[in-house]
Amino acid sequence: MTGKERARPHWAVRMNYRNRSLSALLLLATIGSHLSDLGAGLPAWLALAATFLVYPHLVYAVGKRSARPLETEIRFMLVDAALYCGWVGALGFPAWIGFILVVALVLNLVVFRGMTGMALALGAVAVGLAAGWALARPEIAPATGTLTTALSMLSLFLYLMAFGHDAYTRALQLRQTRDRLRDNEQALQRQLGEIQALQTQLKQQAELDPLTGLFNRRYLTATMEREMARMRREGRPLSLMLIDIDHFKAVNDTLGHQAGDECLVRLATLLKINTRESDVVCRWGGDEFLVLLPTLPREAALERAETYRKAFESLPMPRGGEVQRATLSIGVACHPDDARSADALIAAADAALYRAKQGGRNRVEHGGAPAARDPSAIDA
Ligand SMILES: Nc1nc2c(ncn2[C@@H]2O[C@H](COP(=O)(O)OP(=O)(O)OP(=O)(O)O)[C@@H](O)[C@H]2O)c(=O)[nH]1
Repeated sequence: MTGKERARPHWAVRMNYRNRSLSALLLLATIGSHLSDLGAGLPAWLALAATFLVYPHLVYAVGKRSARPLETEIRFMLVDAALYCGWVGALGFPAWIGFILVVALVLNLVVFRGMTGMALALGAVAVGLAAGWALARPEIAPATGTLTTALSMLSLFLYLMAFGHDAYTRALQLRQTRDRLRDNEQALQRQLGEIQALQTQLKQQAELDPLTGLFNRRYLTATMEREMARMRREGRPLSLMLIDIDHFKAVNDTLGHQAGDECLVRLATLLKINTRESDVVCRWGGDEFLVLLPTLPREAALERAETYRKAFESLPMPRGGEVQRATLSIGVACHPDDARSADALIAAADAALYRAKQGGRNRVEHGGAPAARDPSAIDA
Protein backbone atom coordinates (compact mmCIF):
# COMPACT_ATOMS: atom_id res chain seq x y z
CA MET A 1 0.00 0.00 0.00
CA THR A 2 1.42 3.42 -0.95
CA GLY A 3 1.35 6.47 1.31
CA LYS A 4 -1.09 8.10 -1.09
CA GLU A 5 -3.52 5.19 -0.82
CA ARG A 6 -3.21 5.16 2.97
CA ALA A 7 -4.09 8.89 3.15
CA ARG A 8 -7.24 8.39 1.07
CA PRO A 9 -10.35 8.73 3.30
CA HIS A 10 -12.81 5.85 3.75
CA TRP A 11 -15.18 5.40 0.77
CA ALA A 12 -18.24 6.28 2.93
CA VAL A 13 -16.60 9.55 4.00
CA ARG A 14 -15.77 10.43 0.37
CA MET A 15 -19.18 9.44 -0.94
CA ASN A 16 -21.07 11.32 1.79
CA TYR A 17 -18.86 14.39 1.40
CA ARG A 18 -19.73 14.60 -2.27
CA ASN A 19 -23.44 13.98 -1.67
CA ARG A 20 -23.58 16.28 1.37
CA SER A 21 -21.84 19.14 -0.50
CA LEU A 22 -24.06 18.72 -3.55
CA SER A 23 -27.26 18.62 -1.52
CA ALA A 24 -26.04 21.53 0.65
CA LEU A 25 -25.63 23.72 -2.45
CA LEU A 26 -29.04 22.71 -3.75
CA LEU A 27 -30.65 23.35 -0.35
CA LEU A 28 -28.81 26.64 -0.03
CA ALA A 29 -30.49 27.74 -3.25
CA THR A 30 -33.85 26.22 -2.32
CA ILE A 31 -34.07 27.58 1.25
CA GLY A 32 -32.40 30.82 0.14
CA SER A 33 -35.15 31.28 -2.43
CA HIS A 34 -37.77 30.68 0.29
CA LEU A 35 -36.03 33.06 2.75
CA SER A 36 -35.99 35.67 0.04
CA ASP A 37 -39.76 35.15 -0.47
CA LEU A 38 -40.18 35.64 3.29
CA GLY A 39 -37.88 38.70 3.40
CA ALA A 40 -35.77 37.08 6.16
CA GLY A 41 -33.24 39.04 8.21
CA LEU A 42 -29.41 38.71 8.49
CA PRO A 43 -29.40 36.07 11.31
CA ALA A 44 -31.40 33.69 9.11
CA TRP A 45 -28.99 34.21 6.18
CA LEU A 46 -25.95 33.67 8.45
CA ALA A 47 -27.47 30.49 9.86
CA LEU A 48 -28.14 29.33 6.28
CA ALA A 49 -24.51 29.92 5.26
CA ALA A 50 -23.20 28.15 8.38
CA THR A 51 -25.43 25.13 7.81
CA PHE A 52 -24.91 24.64 4.10
CA LEU A 53 -21.52 26.22 3.33
CA VAL A 54 -19.46 25.46 6.45
CA TYR A 55 -20.98 22.41 8.14
CA PRO A 56 -20.42 19.84 5.26
CA HIS A 57 -16.67 20.65 5.17
CA LEU A 58 -16.34 20.42 8.96
CA VAL A 59 -17.94 16.97 8.82
CA TYR A 60 -15.51 15.87 6.12
CA ALA A 61 -12.49 17.16 8.09
CA VAL A 62 -13.59 15.17 11.16
CA GLY A 63 -14.60 12.07 9.15
CA LYS A 64 -11.32 11.69 7.31
CA ARG A 65 -9.34 11.82 10.57
CA SER A 66 -11.60 9.39 12.39
CA ALA A 67 -10.23 5.99 13.42
CA ARG A 68 -13.70 4.49 12.81
CA PRO A 69 -14.88 6.50 9.78
CA LEU A 70 -18.03 4.51 9.05
CA GLU A 71 -19.41 4.91 12.58
CA THR A 72 -18.48 8.62 12.58
CA GLU A 73 -20.27 9.09 9.26
CA ILE A 74 -23.42 7.41 10.52
CA ARG A 75 -23.46 9.67 13.59
CA PHE A 76 -23.07 12.71 11.32
CA MET A 77 -25.97 11.51 9.18
CA LEU A 78 -28.15 11.67 12.29
CA VAL A 79 -26.80 15.19 12.97
CA ASP A 80 -27.67 16.07 9.32
CA ALA A 81 -31.21 14.84 9.89
CA ALA A 82 -31.70 16.87 13.06
CA LEU A 83 -29.95 19.99 11.75
CA TYR A 84 -31.60 20.16 8.33
CA CYS A 85 -35.02 19.38 9.77
CA GLY A 86 -34.38 22.17 12.29
CA TRP A 87 -34.63 24.45 9.24
CA VAL A 88 -37.92 22.87 8.22
CA GLY A 89 -39.34 23.40 11.70
CA ALA A 90 -38.01 26.97 11.87
CA LEU A 91 -39.49 27.82 8.45
CA GLY A 92 -42.93 26.49 9.36
CA PHE A 93 -42.81 23.23 7.39
CA PRO A 94 -42.85 24.49 3.79
CA ALA A 95 -44.01 21.31 1.99
CA TRP A 96 -41.41 20.90 -0.70
CA ILE A 97 -38.40 21.75 1.43
CA GLY A 98 -39.57 19.46 4.20
CA PHE A 99 -40.30 16.64 1.73
CA ILE A 100 -36.86 16.74 0.08
CA LEU A 101 -35.04 16.84 3.37
CA VAL A 102 -36.95 14.02 5.01
CA VAL A 103 -36.62 11.74 1.93
CA ALA A 104 -32.91 12.48 1.49
CA LEU A 105 -31.99 12.15 5.16
CA VAL A 106 -33.95 8.98 5.83
CA LEU A 107 -32.67 7.38 2.60
CA ASN A 108 -29.10 8.08 3.65
CA LEU A 109 -29.47 6.10 6.86
CA VAL A 110 -31.51 3.29 5.25
CA VAL A 111 -28.60 2.69 2.86
CA PHE A 112 -26.14 2.32 5.72
CA ARG A 113 -28.30 0.75 8.47
CA GLY A 114 -31.51 -0.63 6.86
CA MET A 115 -34.77 -0.37 8.82
CA THR A 116 -32.93 0.49 12.06
CA GLY A 117 -31.42 3.43 10.15
CA MET A 118 -34.90 4.51 9.08
CA ALA A 119 -36.16 4.48 12.67
CA LEU A 120 -33.10 6.42 13.91
CA ALA A 121 -33.42 8.96 11.07
CA LEU A 122 -37.12 9.54 11.74
CA GLY A 123 -36.28 10.12 15.41
CA ALA A 124 -33.63 12.71 14.46
CA VAL A 125 -36.06 14.30 11.99
CA ALA A 126 -38.66 14.66 14.77
CA VAL A 127 -36.11 16.16 17.16
CA GLY A 128 -34.95 18.65 14.47
CA LEU A 129 -38.47 19.70 13.53
CA ALA A 130 -39.47 20.24 17.17
CA ALA A 131 -36.29 22.14 18.01
CA GLY A 132 -36.50 24.36 14.91
CA TRP A 133 -40.14 25.13 15.49
CA ALA A 134 -39.55 25.84 19.23
CA LEU A 135 -36.69 28.20 18.30
CA ALA A 136 -38.46 30.31 15.67
CA ARG A 137 -42.16 29.66 16.48
CA PRO A 138 -43.14 30.31 12.82
CA GLU A 139 -46.56 30.29 11.25
CA ILE A 140 -47.24 26.91 9.65
CA ALA A 141 -46.65 27.66 5.95
CA PRO A 142 -46.85 24.52 3.75
CA ALA A 143 -46.78 26.36 0.39
CA THR A 144 -43.59 27.55 -1.36
CA GLY A 145 -43.16 30.00 -4.22
CA THR A 146 -42.73 28.88 -7.86
CA LEU A 147 -38.92 29.20 -7.92
CA THR A 148 -38.60 27.46 -4.53
CA THR A 149 -40.84 24.64 -5.75
CA ALA A 150 -38.81 24.24 -8.97
CA LEU A 151 -35.54 24.24 -7.00
CA SER A 152 -37.01 21.68 -4.60
CA MET A 153 -37.91 19.36 -7.47
CA LEU A 154 -34.45 19.78 -8.99
CA SER A 155 -32.80 19.16 -5.62
CA LEU A 156 -34.74 15.96 -5.04
CA PHE A 157 -34.12 14.73 -8.57
CA LEU A 158 -30.36 15.36 -8.49
CA TYR A 159 -29.96 13.96 -4.98
CA LEU A 160 -31.75 10.72 -5.83
CA MET A 161 -29.79 10.37 -9.10
CA ALA A 162 -26.50 10.85 -7.25
CA PHE A 163 -27.61 8.19 -4.80
CA GLY A 164 -28.59 5.77 -7.57
CA HIS A 165 -25.27 6.33 -9.31
CA ASP A 166 -23.37 5.57 -6.11
CA ALA A 167 -25.33 2.36 -5.63
CA TYR A 168 -24.53 1.37 -9.24
CA THR A 169 -20.80 2.12 -8.82
CA ARG A 170 -20.57 0.14 -5.59
CA ALA A 171 -22.42 -2.83 -7.12
CA LEU A 172 -20.04 -2.74 -10.10
CA GLN A 173 -16.99 -2.68 -7.84
CA LEU A 174 -18.35 -5.56 -5.79
CA ARG A 175 -18.98 -7.62 -8.94
CA GLN A 176 -15.48 -6.92 -10.23
CA THR A 177 -13.97 -7.87 -6.86
CA ARG A 178 -16.05 -11.08 -6.79
CA ASP A 179 -14.95 -11.96 -10.36
CA ARG A 180 -11.33 -11.32 -9.47
CA LEU A 181 -11.62 -13.50 -6.36
CA ARG A 182 -13.25 -16.27 -8.41
CA ASP A 183 -10.47 -16.09 -11.03
CA ASN A 184 -7.84 -16.23 -8.28
CA GLU A 185 -9.57 -19.18 -6.67
CA GLN A 186 -9.72 -21.04 -9.99
CA ALA A 187 -6.02 -20.35 -10.60
CA LEU A 188 -5.24 -21.62 -7.09
CA GLN A 189 -7.32 -24.76 -7.67
CA ARG A 190 -5.46 -25.38 -10.93
CA GLN A 191 -2.10 -24.95 -9.21
CA LEU A 192 -3.20 -27.25 -6.40
CA GLY A 193 -4.20 -29.90 -8.95
CA GLU A 194 -0.82 -29.60 -10.66
CA ILE A 195 1.02 -29.89 -7.33
CA GLN A 196 -1.03 -32.95 -6.36
CA ALA A 197 -0.36 -34.59 -9.75
CA LEU A 198 3.33 -33.81 -9.35
CA GLN A 199 3.36 -35.26 -5.84
CA THR A 200 1.70 -38.47 -7.10
CA GLN A 201 4.19 -38.64 -9.95
CA LEU A 202 7.14 -38.12 -7.59
CA LYS A 203 5.82 -40.78 -5.20
CA GLN A 204 5.45 -43.23 -8.08
CA GLN A 205 8.90 -42.39 -9.40
CA ALA A 206 10.36 -43.02 -5.95
CA GLU A 207 8.84 -46.50 -5.97
CA LEU A 208 9.39 -47.51 -9.59
CA ASP A 209 12.38 -48.75 -11.54
CA PRO A 210 12.76 -46.37 -14.50
CA LEU A 211 13.94 -49.00 -17.01
CA THR A 212 11.34 -51.72 -16.49
CA GLY A 213 8.51 -49.82 -14.78
CA LEU A 214 8.47 -52.50 -12.06
CA PHE A 215 8.47 -51.64 -8.36
CA ASN A 216 11.92 -51.07 -6.94
CA ARG A 217 13.66 -52.51 -3.89
CA ARG A 218 12.49 -49.65 -1.62
CA TYR A 219 8.83 -50.41 -2.39
CA LEU A 220 9.27 -54.14 -1.89
CA THR A 221 10.96 -53.73 1.49
CA ALA A 222 8.03 -51.66 2.77
CA THR A 223 5.40 -53.95 1.26
CA MET A 224 6.92 -57.26 2.25
CA GLU A 225 6.70 -56.68 6.02
CA ARG A 226 3.03 -55.78 5.63
CA GLU A 227 2.24 -58.79 3.45
CA MET A 228 4.05 -61.19 5.79
CA ALA A 229 2.15 -59.83 8.79
CA ARG A 230 -1.11 -60.28 6.90
CA MET A 231 -0.34 -63.85 5.91
CA ARG A 232 0.73 -64.63 9.47
CA ARG A 233 -2.57 -63.25 10.79
CA GLU A 234 -4.57 -65.22 8.25
CA GLY A 235 -2.47 -68.36 8.75
CA ARG A 236 -1.68 -68.61 5.02
CA PRO A 237 1.60 -69.24 3.19
CA LEU A 238 3.66 -66.68 1.29
CA SER A 239 6.22 -67.60 -1.36
CA LEU A 240 9.04 -65.54 -2.71
CA MET A 241 11.30 -66.05 -5.70
CA LEU A 242 14.58 -64.47 -6.71
CA ILE A 243 15.21 -64.61 -10.45
CA ASP A 244 18.57 -63.95 -12.10
CA ILE A 245 19.45 -63.95 -15.79
CA ASP A 246 22.27 -66.43 -16.50
CA HIS A 247 25.49 -64.97 -17.84
CA PHE A 248 23.87 -61.62 -18.37
CA LYS A 249 27.26 -60.01 -18.59
CA ALA A 250 27.80 -62.02 -21.77
CA VAL A 251 24.50 -60.70 -23.20
CA ASN A 252 25.74 -57.18 -22.62
CA ASP A 253 29.20 -57.92 -23.94
CA THR A 254 27.98 -59.71 -27.08
CA LEU A 255 24.86 -57.82 -28.04
CA GLY A 256 25.56 -54.47 -26.45
CA HIS A 257 24.25 -52.68 -23.39
CA GLN A 258 21.09 -51.51 -25.17
CA ALA A 259 20.18 -55.08 -26.11
CA GLY A 260 20.91 -56.00 -22.47
CA ASP A 261 18.38 -53.36 -21.40
CA GLU A 262 15.86 -54.75 -23.87
CA CYS A 263 16.42 -58.22 -22.41
CA LEU A 264 15.67 -56.87 -18.90
CA VAL A 265 12.50 -55.17 -20.14
CA ARG A 266 11.34 -58.40 -21.80
CA LEU A 267 11.81 -60.37 -18.62
CA ALA A 268 9.95 -57.65 -16.69
CA THR A 269 7.04 -57.85 -19.16
CA LEU A 270 6.96 -61.62 -18.94
CA LEU A 271 6.80 -61.47 -15.15
CA LYS A 272 4.14 -58.75 -15.14
CA ILE A 273 1.91 -60.65 -17.57
CA ASN A 274 2.17 -63.90 -15.64
CA THR A 275 1.34 -62.68 -12.14
CA ARG A 276 -1.86 -62.26 -10.18
CA GLU A 277 -3.12 -58.90 -9.03
CA SER A 278 -1.98 -59.67 -5.48
CA ASP A 279 1.59 -60.59 -6.49
CA VAL A 280 4.35 -58.00 -6.28
CA VAL A 281 7.04 -58.02 -8.97
CA CYS A 282 10.10 -55.90 -8.38
CA ARG A 283 13.51 -55.32 -9.89
CA TRP A 284 15.80 -56.27 -7.03
CA GLY A 285 18.90 -54.84 -8.71
CA GLY A 286 20.98 -55.35 -11.88
CA ASP A 287 19.70 -58.49 -13.61
CA GLU A 288 17.99 -59.81 -10.48
CA PHE A 289 14.18 -59.76 -9.97
CA LEU A 290 12.05 -60.62 -6.98
CA VAL A 291 8.46 -61.87 -7.06
CA LEU A 292 6.38 -61.90 -3.88
CA LEU A 293 3.49 -64.36 -3.99
CA PRO A 294 1.08 -63.96 -1.06
CA THR A 295 -1.09 -67.07 -0.29
CA LEU A 296 0.82 -69.21 -2.83
CA PRO A 297 2.12 -72.53 -1.35
CA ARG A 298 5.48 -74.02 -2.31
CA GLU A 299 4.22 -76.37 -5.07
CA ALA A 300 2.32 -73.65 -6.87
CA ALA A 301 5.28 -71.28 -6.52
CA LEU A 302 7.64 -73.87 -8.01
CA GLU A 303 5.23 -74.43 -10.89
CA ARG A 304 5.10 -70.72 -11.49
CA ALA A 305 8.90 -70.49 -11.42
CA GLU A 306 9.11 -73.28 -14.03
CA THR A 307 6.65 -71.36 -16.22
CA TYR A 308 8.86 -68.26 -16.06
CA ARG A 309 12.00 -70.25 -16.76
CA LYS A 310 10.57 -72.02 -19.81
CA ALA A 311 8.88 -68.93 -21.21
CA PHE A 312 12.07 -66.86 -20.92
CA GLU A 313 14.19 -69.59 -22.46
CA SER A 314 12.03 -69.57 -25.57
CA LEU A 315 12.11 -65.77 -25.94
CA PRO A 316 14.20 -64.67 -28.94
CA MET A 317 17.08 -62.34 -28.11
CA PRO A 318 16.69 -58.70 -29.08
CA ARG A 319 19.31 -58.91 -31.83
CA GLY A 320 21.37 -61.61 -33.52
CA GLY A 321 24.89 -62.41 -32.31
CA GLU A 322 26.75 -65.05 -30.49
CA VAL A 323 24.28 -65.42 -27.62
CA GLN A 324 21.15 -66.87 -29.14
CA ARG A 325 19.10 -67.38 -26.00
CA ALA A 326 19.17 -66.41 -22.35
CA THR A 327 18.08 -68.49 -19.42
CA LEU A 328 17.02 -67.91 -15.85
CA SER A 329 18.09 -69.31 -12.53
CA ILE A 330 15.40 -69.10 -9.86
CA GLY A 331 15.49 -69.58 -6.10
CA VAL A 332 12.16 -70.12 -4.30
CA ALA A 333 11.52 -69.88 -0.55
CA CYS A 334 8.26 -70.18 1.40
CA HIS A 335 6.98 -68.69 4.60
CA PRO A 336 6.57 -70.18 7.17
CA ASP A 337 8.39 -73.43 6.19
CA ASP A 338 11.74 -71.94 5.14
CA ALA A 339 11.80 -68.73 7.18
CA ARG A 340 9.62 -66.65 9.47
CA SER A 341 10.97 -63.13 8.89
CA ALA A 342 11.24 -61.07 5.70
CA ASP A 343 15.03 -60.93 5.77
CA ALA A 344 15.35 -64.65 6.46
CA LEU A 345 12.93 -65.47 3.63
CA ILE A 346 14.93 -63.39 1.15
CA ALA A 347 18.14 -65.02 2.40
CA ALA A 348 16.58 -68.49 1.90
CA ALA A 349 15.53 -67.63 -1.67
CA ASP A 350 19.01 -66.22 -2.29
CA ALA A 351 20.56 -69.46 -1.05
CA ALA A 352 18.28 -71.46 -3.36
CA LEU A 353 19.25 -69.21 -6.27
CA TYR A 354 22.91 -69.77 -5.43
CA ARG A 355 22.33 -73.53 -5.58
CA ALA A 356 20.57 -73.14 -8.92
CA LYS A 357 23.63 -71.31 -10.29
CA GLN A 358 25.93 -73.89 -8.77
CA GLY A 359 23.85 -76.69 -10.19
CA GLY A 360 24.48 -75.50 -13.74
CA ARG A 361 21.99 -72.54 -14.11
CA ASN A 362 18.72 -72.56 -16.09
CA ARG A 363 16.97 -74.27 -13.20
CA VAL A 364 14.71 -73.71 -10.20
CA GLU A 365 15.80 -74.53 -6.63
CA HIS A 366 13.92 -74.06 -3.39
CA GLY A 367 14.07 -73.89 0.42
CA GLY A 368 17.08 -74.76 2.49
CA ALA A 369 19.23 -72.83 4.90
CA PRO A 370 20.96 -69.70 3.64
CA ALA A 371 24.49 -70.44 2.41
CA ALA A 372 27.33 -68.05 1.74
CA ARG A 373 27.76 -67.27 -1.90
CA ASP A 374 31.03 -68.14 -3.59
CA PRO A 375 31.08 -66.32 -6.94
CA SER A 376 34.09 -68.24 -8.20
CA ALA A 377 32.26 -71.53 -7.61
CA ILE A 378 29.22 -70.21 -9.52
CA ASP A 379 31.17 -69.06 -12.49
CA ALA A 380 33.39 -72.11 -12.57
N1 LIG B 1 22.23 -53.69 -19.91
C1 LIG B 1 22.22 -53.59 -18.60
N2 LIG B 1 23.10 -54.29 -17.86
C2 LIG B 1 23.07 -54.22 -16.52
C3 LIG B 1 22.15 -53.39 -15.86
N3 LIG B 1 22.35 -53.53 -14.52
C4 LIG B 1 23.35 -54.41 -14.35
N4 LIG B 1 23.79 -54.83 -15.57
C5 LIG B 1 24.82 -55.78 -15.86
O1 LIG B 1 24.38 -57.05 -15.47
C6 LIG B 1 25.51 -57.86 -15.29
C7 LIG B 1 25.27 -58.76 -14.11
O2 LIG B 1 26.22 -59.70 -14.07
P1 LIG B 1 26.33 -60.75 -12.90
O3 LIG B 1 25.00 -60.92 -12.24
O4 LIG B 1 27.46 -60.35 -12.03
O5 LIG B 1 26.75 -62.05 -13.63
P2 LIG B 1 26.09 -62.74 -14.84
O6 LIG B 1 26.88 -62.36 -16.05
O7 LIG B 1 24.64 -62.49 -14.91
O8 LIG B 1 26.35 -64.21 -14.46
P3 LIG B 1 25.54 -65.14 -13.49
O9 LIG B 1 24.61 -64.28 -12.72
O10 LIG B 1 26.57 -65.76 -12.60
O11 LIG B 1 24.87 -66.10 -14.37
C8 LIG B 1 26.70 -56.93 -15.13
O12 LIG B 1 27.54 -57.02 -16.27
C9 LIG B 1 26.06 -55.55 -15.05
O13 LIG B 1 26.88 -54.57 -15.70
C10 LIG B 1 21.24 -52.61 -16.66
O14 LIG B 1 20.41 -51.85 -16.18
N5 LIG B 1 21.33 -52.75 -18.00
